[in-house]
Amino acid sequence: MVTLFLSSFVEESGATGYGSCLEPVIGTLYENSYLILIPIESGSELPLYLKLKLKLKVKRILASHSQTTTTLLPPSPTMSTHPERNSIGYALAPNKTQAFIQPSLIQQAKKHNIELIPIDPSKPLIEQGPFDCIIHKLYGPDWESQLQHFSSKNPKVPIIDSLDSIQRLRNRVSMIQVVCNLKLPQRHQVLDVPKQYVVSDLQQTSNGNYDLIGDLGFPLIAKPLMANGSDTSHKMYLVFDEEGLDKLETPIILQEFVNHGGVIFKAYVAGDYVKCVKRKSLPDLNEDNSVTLKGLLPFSQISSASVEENSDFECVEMPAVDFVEEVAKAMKEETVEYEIKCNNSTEQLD
Ligand SMILES: Nc1ncnc2c1ncn2[C@@H]1O[C@H](COP(=O)(O)OP(=O)(O)OP(=O)(O)O)[C@@H](O)[C@H]1O
Ligand SMILES: O=P(O)(O)O[C@H]1[C@H](O)[C@@H](O)[C@H](OP(=O)(O)O)[C@@H](OP(=O)(O)O)[C@H]1O
Repeated sequence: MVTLFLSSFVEESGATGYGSCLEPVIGTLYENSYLILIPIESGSELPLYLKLKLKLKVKRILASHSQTTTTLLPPSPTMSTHPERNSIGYALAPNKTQAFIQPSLIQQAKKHNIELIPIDPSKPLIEQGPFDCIIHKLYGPDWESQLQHFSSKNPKVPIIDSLDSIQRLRNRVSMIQVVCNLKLPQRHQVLDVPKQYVVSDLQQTSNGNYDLIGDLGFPLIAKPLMANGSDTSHKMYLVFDEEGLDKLETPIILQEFVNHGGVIFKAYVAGDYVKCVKRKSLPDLNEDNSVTLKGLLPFSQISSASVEENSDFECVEMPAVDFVEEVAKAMKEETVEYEIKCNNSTEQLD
């Protein structure tokens, strides 16, 4: 914390009004730091040692841009009481707009000087705004080229999420690769991914060289290759036998079924903030409970299903917080590394 004796500072700096002379000081201070300003009655004499101490302090602040505290003085008319206003453009499907852009969110954003502006994807993005940031969850070549064009003209405006990150996560093969690439410190918890194959021709799941179904075993899970927000991207099947397999459409991902206690944990990461939640999942399958199941069993967004009261669900322990945080951190690092790689390769192409 730094204390400034105001009248003396004004005298020393030769400025006529403290507002104008303090603005450059405040402007050089970091966010989340404070400046305590204590007004000294004009005409009062400060002991020399205090004047010297004060001069040194002001110099130190200006030099180091260091920590400061709350302004106890009324602000000058030229000093803005509000931080800069930010405009966030959002581009979402109508159902997601309805779900997310609620009055409470708009109010909360306003409190933080953020204005949420709807983007009309049918009009040129470049002509909308200006935006300090864009959040979006739309897909398709037209939208992507709009974003690319906008980015090339506004390289400093963050787009959440970047096309590179989305590209990698909307395909279930590259998505799983992110987890395989994670560099995690050695610990007793295990992080692994299920075995999976992309199948483009169901007649070739077993060709002389490799018996893919034999490797995965029944039951298995069939998932759409793309996870691109479309209605079909969450449409999955439990496959119990060859007959079920024959009914699938390709291309498709076939994945081994891993018993996991009927519960999954989802971790949401925003910057350094990580929130892990417990969700309902498919029940364990074993010879006792799956013996009567045949063919295909479709399911979709099971993790959004409600949980029956008094089920064992409540008793399932959450994973260790430090483990979840480590995974989140490793994912962030992997994502950043990947984006740097993508940017470098684009630069080389340019
Ligand atoms: N290999 C597996 N073994 C057992 N169960 C699985 C496996 N893969 C997925 N599941 C179950 O299927 C659900 C959906 O799978 P996944 O998370 O891959 O799809 P999603 O559509 O991305 O998920 P969400 O429904 O949460 O959006 C999981 O929540 C889990 O219950
Ligand atoms: O609400 P949680 O448990 O986080 O599940 C999410 C799914 O995992 C995402 O796949 C959904 O995104 P898409 O609708 O783009 O697939 C996502 O849709 P959202 O963008 O409407 O939240 C959610 O359904």
